[in-house]
Amino acid sequence: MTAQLEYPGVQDDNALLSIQGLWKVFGPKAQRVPRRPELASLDRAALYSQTGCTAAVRDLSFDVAPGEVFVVMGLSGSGKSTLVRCLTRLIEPTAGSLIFEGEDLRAADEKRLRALRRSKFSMVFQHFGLLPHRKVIDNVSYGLEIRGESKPDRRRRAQEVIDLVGLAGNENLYPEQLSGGMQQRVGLARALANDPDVLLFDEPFSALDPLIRREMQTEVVRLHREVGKTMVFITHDLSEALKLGDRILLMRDGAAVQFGTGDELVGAPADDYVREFVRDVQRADVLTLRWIVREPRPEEPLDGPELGPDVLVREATRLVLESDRPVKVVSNGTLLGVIGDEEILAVVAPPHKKPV
Ligand SMILES: Nc1ncnc2c1ncn2[C@@H]1O[C@H](COP(=O)(O)OP(=O)(O)OP(=O)(O)O)[C@@H](O)[C@H]1O
Repeated sequence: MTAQLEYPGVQDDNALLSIQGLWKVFGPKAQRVPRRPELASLDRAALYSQTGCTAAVRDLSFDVAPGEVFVVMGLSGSGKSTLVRCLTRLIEPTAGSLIFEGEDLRAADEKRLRALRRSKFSMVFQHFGLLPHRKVIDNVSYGLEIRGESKPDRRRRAQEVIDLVGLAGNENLYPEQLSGGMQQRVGLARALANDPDVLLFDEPFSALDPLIRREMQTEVVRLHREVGKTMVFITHDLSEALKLGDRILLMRDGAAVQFGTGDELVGAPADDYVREFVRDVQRADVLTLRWIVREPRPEEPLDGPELGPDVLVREATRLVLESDRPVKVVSNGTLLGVIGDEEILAVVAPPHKKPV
């Protein structure tokens, strides 16, 4: 059995954020590029040489569901930052539609956009963007101050989110007295203080040491579990995308290469580009039994142990290898198939190519 090969970017009517045919083209007479198919279809180099334009975002359509962590991943220059800035019109899209909570964002005037950015969206940046002359608590409550909330309310809310992100005790320090990881916790607390509907992260952990980075990823997973906010998370790091993303959009040269869950990207890469991207992933940590289950052979006993299809291969390895009977994969009482040593070993210990 194979899982769904193509995962549609567009999901359902209950989307929080719905993007259709979004383009951002930089350069002279940018509007003509999405309008004219003979220009829209040119690759990056040809488009630039014929028009002097770069399509940083190319005809993207996808929905973000409420409560989802939607990860946008791609190499440097693939258009991630431009895309996330287009979502709140910090960068003006060249074409396409943006619907947020049923409202047409492209029709919103400046005043409405400012109000939305203040109350509905919060951004967390790579370089923290903290105010150096303000203490932690005042950095965290800054957005609430702009919103005109009273001092006691600001303090209460700021303290709440400071506790939530593990910064208690540091309220009166200045940003320069904190490590990079702690500063980014302040960035997180500031973003959460506003109680936004969507948190937008633009490579927030790229400047951090690997260990601290992993710690912060775990922190985001925990915060998401606790506060359940919708998140759009930009990263160039595949392991970060796999750790955080409910769904992942992989971009290349401004366009979508593949939408999918982590296991779909790893288990059914859409093309050689994606395959190369995911090549070094520990597949057993990402693929579930759903990806390796097979039909039982006629002579095989069907009284082995049972597991569900969403169990990770890594988690099932020991049981399968120790069992003298094939493990049954069962979903809601229905037998989907079986798994034996062969299927497990193909993922856990794939045969290495001989050196030439
Ligand atoms: N203001 C601009 N004018 C012209 N071209 C731009 C502008 N901003 C971005 N670009 C181009 O658009 C493309 C996408 O850039 P973008 O910064 O969105 O990519 P990215 O994936 O976020 O990369 P990085 O991780 O390096 O920031 C790049 O080719 C970039 O050079």
